[in-house]
Amino acid sequence: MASISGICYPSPALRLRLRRSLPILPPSCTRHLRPPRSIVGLPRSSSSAASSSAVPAEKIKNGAVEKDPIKLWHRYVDWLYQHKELGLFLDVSRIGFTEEFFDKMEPKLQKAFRAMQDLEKGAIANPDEGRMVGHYWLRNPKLAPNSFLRLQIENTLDAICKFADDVISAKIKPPSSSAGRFTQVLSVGIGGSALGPQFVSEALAPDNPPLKIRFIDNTDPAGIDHQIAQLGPELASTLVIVISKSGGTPETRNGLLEIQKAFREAGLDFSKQGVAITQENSLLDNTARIEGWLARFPMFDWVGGRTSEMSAVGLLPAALQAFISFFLLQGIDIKEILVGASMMDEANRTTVVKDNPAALLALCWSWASGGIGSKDMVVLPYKDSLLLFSRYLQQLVMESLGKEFDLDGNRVNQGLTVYGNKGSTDQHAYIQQLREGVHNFFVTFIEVLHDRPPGHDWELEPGVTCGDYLFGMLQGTRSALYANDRESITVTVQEVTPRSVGALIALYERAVGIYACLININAYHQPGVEAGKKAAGEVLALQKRILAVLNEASCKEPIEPLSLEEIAERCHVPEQIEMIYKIVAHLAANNRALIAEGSCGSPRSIKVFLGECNVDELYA
Ligand SMILES: O=P(O)(O)OC[C@H]1O[C@](O)(CO)[C@@H](O)[C@@H]1O
Repeated sequence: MASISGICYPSPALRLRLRRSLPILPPSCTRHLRPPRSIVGLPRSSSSAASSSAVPAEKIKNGAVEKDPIKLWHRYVDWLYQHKELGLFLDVSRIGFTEEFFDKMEPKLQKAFRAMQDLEKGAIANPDEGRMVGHYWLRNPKLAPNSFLRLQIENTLDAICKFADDVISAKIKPPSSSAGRFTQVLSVGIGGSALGPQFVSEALAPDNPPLKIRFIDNTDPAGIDHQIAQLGPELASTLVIVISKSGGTPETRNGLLEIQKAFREAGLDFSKQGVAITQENSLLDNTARIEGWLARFPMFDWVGGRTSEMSAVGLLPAALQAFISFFLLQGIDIKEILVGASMMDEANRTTVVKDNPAALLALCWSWASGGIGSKDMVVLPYKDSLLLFSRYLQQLVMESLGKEFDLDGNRVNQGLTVYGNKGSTDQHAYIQQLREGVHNFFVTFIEVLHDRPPGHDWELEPGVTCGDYLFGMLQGTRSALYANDRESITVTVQEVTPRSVGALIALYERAVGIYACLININAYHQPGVEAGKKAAGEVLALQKRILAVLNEASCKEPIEPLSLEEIAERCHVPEQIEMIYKIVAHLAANNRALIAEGSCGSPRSIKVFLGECNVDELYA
């Protein structure tokens, strides 16, 4: 038996014998218990377990958590939430909220349920923007407040399915590719117009899909070049989907312009391979219509970017990652995503808090972060394919909850910080700090019970598979953190399937909605992002003025190199000298301005001019 670092590797023959003699009980066998409806949400007298497991308030002083293993076990069983049909469990036992806390939150949660009911009925739940919030209708169009909206949703879904089928079956094909069909999808979009499609693709795309998807989600020219270079000659068989709700996001526009340039240089007609997903009559929509792009799909006013995974934004890219093999749909089944989300939404409509998984999450977040975001949410999926879930949740949670003012106009500076990658990988990165360092977080473990497709498993040491290690790492980390008073939630699904992914998205969308009600903020606008966008626009406007000033000085005979002070003075913005320095340094680094004297390390010494004088611009 070989041994490396204390791990034993038995011979294959011995492994086989051991495998036969040591049947492993699937972890799921321990999970068929339906928790008694007890403690809260029902009359106290209905539960005998309640009294034994309720955590006494005096045990929870100053954040100290219950440690008695038997009491913890009862707490686990009493609070375990199970969605039978979805095979989803939620364990909140390692969040130490007390009965008193629950009692205090119950009326607030009931108020939140009423607000969510109103929202689903079409109330203007986003008052700052005067908009309805309708992402729940996308997976259950019958809920839409009128038949016009219902038809819009249903017709769009039909159009998505038809277009995806036609592309996959090569009924729709690229005009000048020898492949005779599309082989690649390039999705251009940012924020909510990228994160959902990226997460779903990473989670669910088949290993070798007939249409491979890649993303441009930034205005980084090197990143864009990298994608185009990787496409190489396959640009001719690339379906480009440009996604932007507003149709005017600069990063997305730049991605589009860059890719259109690549098409021109390759002698290809972009319009025959371009698809737009955007609001009707947006800049992007009008461009696509006027240029006669291959297809256009609508994005609805009442769906926010970060909750748009189940609109055309998420569904079209996902649908293109499916294919038929032996008469069976392989890859991503978008209808299953919708079913999973719809089932989860239904579960989240109950007003019995203990039976409402989204409410339980919101309750835990309130307890763990004091309802003011005092602790961060570390999301740790123990499954590689869910790697991007934490990134997806980062936008969903932080763009929704990170607000300066509440709905009554009080300054509250709310939020809930989300980060994480995956377990057990992060064990070897930052878990050290989580276990022993600054105590400013709670963890959400995402557990997937099925390790591998049946028939593929094997024991890499007696009685233990690779997946058992992953399971052990999760359980070990959960226990080790809890032993040091670090609280955690565990969400468990059987498998990563379109249905469970839909359910996970819906679970967190609703938890965010409920939590936003608890802290009285508008979860559906993002005024803070606008400030950054506006400031970026001002920087670019200043750059244009600097270039004009430099151009004028560089057209003189002899050329007149300018100091930063001189540029600032001629631009009439002396207070902007630092920004002018940064712009000049960036232009110089990209050979668009030349430094005549000094160096960027000593800003006061710099004198700048342009390599070429543009006389036309002088007289423009
Ligand atoms: O889909 P759009 O309009 O291009 O916006 C992209 C993203 O930009 C934001 O407006 C701000 O980051 C997000 O809410 C949105 O998902």
